[in-house]
Amino acid sequence: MKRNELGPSELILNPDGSVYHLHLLPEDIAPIIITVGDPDRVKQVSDHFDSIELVRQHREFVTHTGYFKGKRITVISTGIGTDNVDIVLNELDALVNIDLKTRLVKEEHTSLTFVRLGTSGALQRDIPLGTWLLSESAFGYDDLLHFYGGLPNDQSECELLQHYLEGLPLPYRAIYSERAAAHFPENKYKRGHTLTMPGFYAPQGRALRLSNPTATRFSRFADFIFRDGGRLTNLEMETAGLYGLSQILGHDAVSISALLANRMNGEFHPDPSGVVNEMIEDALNIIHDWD
Ligand SMILES: O=P(O)(O)O[C@H]1O[C@H](CO)[C@@H](O)[C@H]1O
Ligand SMILES: O=c1cc[nH]c(=O)[nH]1
Repeated sequence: MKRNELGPSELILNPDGSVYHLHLLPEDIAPIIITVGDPDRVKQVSDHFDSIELVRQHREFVTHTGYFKGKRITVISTGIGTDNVDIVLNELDALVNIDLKTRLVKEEHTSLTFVRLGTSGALQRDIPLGTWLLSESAFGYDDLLHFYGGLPNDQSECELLQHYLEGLPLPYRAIYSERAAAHFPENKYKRGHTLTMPGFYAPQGRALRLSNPTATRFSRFADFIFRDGGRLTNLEMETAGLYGLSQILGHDAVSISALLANRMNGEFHPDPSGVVNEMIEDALNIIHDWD
């Protein structure tokens, strides 16, 4: 084994040379990649394509690559949670930045652009259901980036949050790509700051049969004001991992969520599929128009 060569338990490849979980080869993906949580949403996106050249599925990772009005785009499902985002981001990065034959990291870095089209719950009473929310930053309560470290942006707001919500772990904060976000107009894509949580129930303040010791403190998230006056706007389960890994791997990422629930008003959108579909169509046209 050559020096710097990634060994077989580090970079795991399938017998056809594809990456371990995604079952993809370098030629299977486009430089612009839409990520969605729900595997069924991949088809909801690619139904808008003129043609599809690749369909692949392994576990919850469904990938379609095709052309939207002549532009080559990949759409992939991550499944739920940042543990899955860890797999998707590392394996997609390996496809472009590691020579899978020599098992060496390439000298020239290739940057991918990720656009997450997800769903989320609003954390402020005045944010209407159906809003398309673009996250400028995300606070990760999921721990993933603590295993990597190296986030270049200021983490001091995280210490304030931990102090403010005693008993909860220290989150990390990851940020969007301004370059990618600039294509999405602010009058349609409301800007906000997202909480990425390691669960849907207690971690998002919900209690069904299990009591949730943090539920009473949960609305304190909504009252938290950043030093620059910003507020936390919404809750979901992937954005901080996507942003954090994109930042440290050198990719551009922007995460957009259709707000289906309002956790403060106790409402849920009557037509979740309709609002997601409108967001998909609009975002595809925006992605098509950028260089
Ligand atoms: O609709 P997706 O993209 O899956 O996103 C949201 O929905 C799931 C929970 O229902 C979580 O994955 C959350 O982040
Ligand atoms: O409340 C919600 C709605 C969608 N996705 C989430 O993670 N939370």
